[in-house]
Amino acid sequence: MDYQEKLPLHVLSGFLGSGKTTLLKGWLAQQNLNEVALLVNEFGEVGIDHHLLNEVAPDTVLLPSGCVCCQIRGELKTALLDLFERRTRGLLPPFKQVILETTGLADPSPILSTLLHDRQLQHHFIQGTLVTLVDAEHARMQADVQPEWLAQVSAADKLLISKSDRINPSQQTLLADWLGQLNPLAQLSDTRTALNDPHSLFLLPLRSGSRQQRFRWLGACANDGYRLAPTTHSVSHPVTQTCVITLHQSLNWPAFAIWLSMLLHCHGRTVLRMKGILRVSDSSTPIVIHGVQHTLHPPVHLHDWPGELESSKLVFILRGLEADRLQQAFSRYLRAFEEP
Ligand SMILES: Nc1nc2c(ncn2[C@@H]2O[C@H](COP(=O)(O)OP(=O)(O)OP(=O)(O)O)[C@@H](O)[C@H]2O)c(=O)[nH]1
Repeated sequence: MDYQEKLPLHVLSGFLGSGKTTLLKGWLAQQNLNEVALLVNEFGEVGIDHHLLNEVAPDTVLLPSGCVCCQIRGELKTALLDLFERRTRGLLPPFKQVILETTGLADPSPILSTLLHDRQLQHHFIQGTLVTLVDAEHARMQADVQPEWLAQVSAADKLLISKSDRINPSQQTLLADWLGQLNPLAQLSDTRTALNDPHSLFLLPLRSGSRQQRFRWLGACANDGYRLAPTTHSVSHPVTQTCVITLHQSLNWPAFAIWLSMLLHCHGRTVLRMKGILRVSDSSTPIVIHGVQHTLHPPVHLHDWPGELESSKLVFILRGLEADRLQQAFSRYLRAFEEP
């Protein structure tokens, strides 16, 4: 196959809750993600992002549960080859690029390593651009305590600041300066700008980026004459637990929202991320909720949801808080505030 025909595989990275799905959904809704195939990788057993993206793009491929940078790299290869084959057989439109949304805990370097060391994949795909989203509100705290955050930021070809509406202009300037020091090679922009033009964001660094930049992506040492070395996995999500709660009865939304706000208020440092799709008593369609550390984002009503949601599902990604303790706290809440 001619080099030009190989498909660029781009990676959209960013810590938990930084806004990756929101950005993808924005692009899909504006229909400006033409000729792009999308792979979504979520951490935790319940694919909530998938529901959100499916609203605007029913063909989105959800990778199996688990993080693409560690346990499911085999599935990434299978999914990529499957995409390519379906494209060749005319079962999918002839997309020209692939964007992989990684989990918020993924270290992106091993993903590229998988790609570049696999003969079958090499035949069809080339390395694209690594874009990392940075949550303006939580960046400082995440940098201090989450090792994956730094891995994602320092590996990026492009850094996109999200949620800049949640900090003031002088904080925005300080954040941009600081990110420039952390990764001087990355181009810096923000999600508001990127929303209107995804294609220029993913322009190929193979042609425009420096050699040094590309090899940094791999985690390879810039001083060893650019010799390719397989990367070791630098981050393995230490002591992270996922807690999934499934509930068949409808929830009393106002009471549950207060309980959840209090939980995040008290345990925001240990609840890295919370997502939920809820069946609530006073609405016929489900509500999607998002929490990122101490912040509970405004709920979203899925107005186009077909039929009734069978059960509510809540996914918590915890670091430093036992899943059992959270389950117990939720059971106490149910006993106190919900009808049996
Ligand atoms: N205020 C504000 N909220 C945002 C922005 N971008 C995303 N959010 C909110 O942040 C929450 C998390 O966004 P997601 O898009 O789900 O984040 P994600 O990176 O896909 O999360 P993970 O899949 O868990 O890693 C949602 O409630 C979004 O509505 C932004 O620019 N401003």
